Amino acid sequence: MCSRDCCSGPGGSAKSGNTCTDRKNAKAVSVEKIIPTPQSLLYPYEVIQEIADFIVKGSNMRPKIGIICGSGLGSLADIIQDAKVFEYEKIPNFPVSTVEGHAGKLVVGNLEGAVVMAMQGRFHFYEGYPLAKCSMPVRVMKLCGVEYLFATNAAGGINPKYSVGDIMLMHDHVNMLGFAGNSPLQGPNDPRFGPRFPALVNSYNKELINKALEIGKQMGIEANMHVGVYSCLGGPTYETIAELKALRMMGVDAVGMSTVHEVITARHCDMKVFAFSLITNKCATEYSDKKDDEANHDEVMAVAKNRQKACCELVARLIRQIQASS
Ligand SMILES: O=P(O)(O)O[C@H]1O[C@H](CO)[C@@H](O)[C@H]1O
Ligand SMILES: Nc1nc2[nH]cnc2c(=O)[nH]1
Repeated sequence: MCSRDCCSGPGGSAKSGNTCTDRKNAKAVSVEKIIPTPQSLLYPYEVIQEIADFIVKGSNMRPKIGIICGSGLGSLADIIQDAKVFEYEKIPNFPVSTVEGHAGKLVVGNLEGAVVMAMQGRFHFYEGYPLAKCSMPVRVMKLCGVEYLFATNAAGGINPKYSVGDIMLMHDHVNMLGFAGNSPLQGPNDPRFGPRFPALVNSYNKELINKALEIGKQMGIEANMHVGVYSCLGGPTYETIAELKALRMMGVDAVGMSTVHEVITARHCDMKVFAFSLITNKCATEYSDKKDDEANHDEVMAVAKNRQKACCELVARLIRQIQASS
């Protein structure tokens, strides 16, 4: 490949495989073509509205609670009754799920007296989707009428007190992709969704965390329940030991590759957020740790499958309480 300036950069010919001669003969590339679209413009308000209308009309229901099922936690949507199921492929302008353990279905129906919409399959940055596309369904939820976002994920436990199968209620996050300058809100702000500079302190609803802790006691799983800090990395690689040590020093208890941008998008449009991580693996944080401490997705899914009953019960009971108090 040519190393001269004419062939490098976003407008150069490296991507198309053209040679320098091709470049000389090529038509001038217009400025619009080489400026990337800011993330926030990928899904304008009107497009989100169209998707929301499609779901509300197609289901004849107006959901109040949105659920995002983490890896292997798709069964959270299986407990929904009178369900109307939309395959992602059939929803206009919707991305498709490409990860094992994410079925690619949107389920609308009743759960514990509330109308809910659940994503059986979320979108991750490492699949190649920009963050605004990963979290676009949260805005669809908002325009469908959703007031509460329940986001769940499978995560690696960094806090040495955590065991595989524990549930960590998220009370804060460290946004590593944000540290690197990436945000689902990057680009012009549409005030119909929310403010230019949203505050994120108290993003995770304290009342819901306390209710969930109480439910944990009633279920007899309080010893396996924690309140902690989650961090999202870009993936798809799992972390190195040095990265895990650094995250631990920053106060991170569990690590994954999702959720944070969904929570940012939900808080931007003023939704109440409840989120938890199922600890599917213990992260090796010392070089002396055994080789079989390495994370792998099969293990992540197997643990999620084992613990799905407890996760479903937690979600169902919390929704019952929300309904009872509204
Ligand atoms: O966050 P969820 O979607 O639960 O999935 C987690 O599990 C996968 C890795 O095993 C990654 O996608 C990570 O983010
Ligand atoms: N980044 C990351 N994501 C996960 N998802 C499930 N386990 C893990 C993990 O250990 N690290």
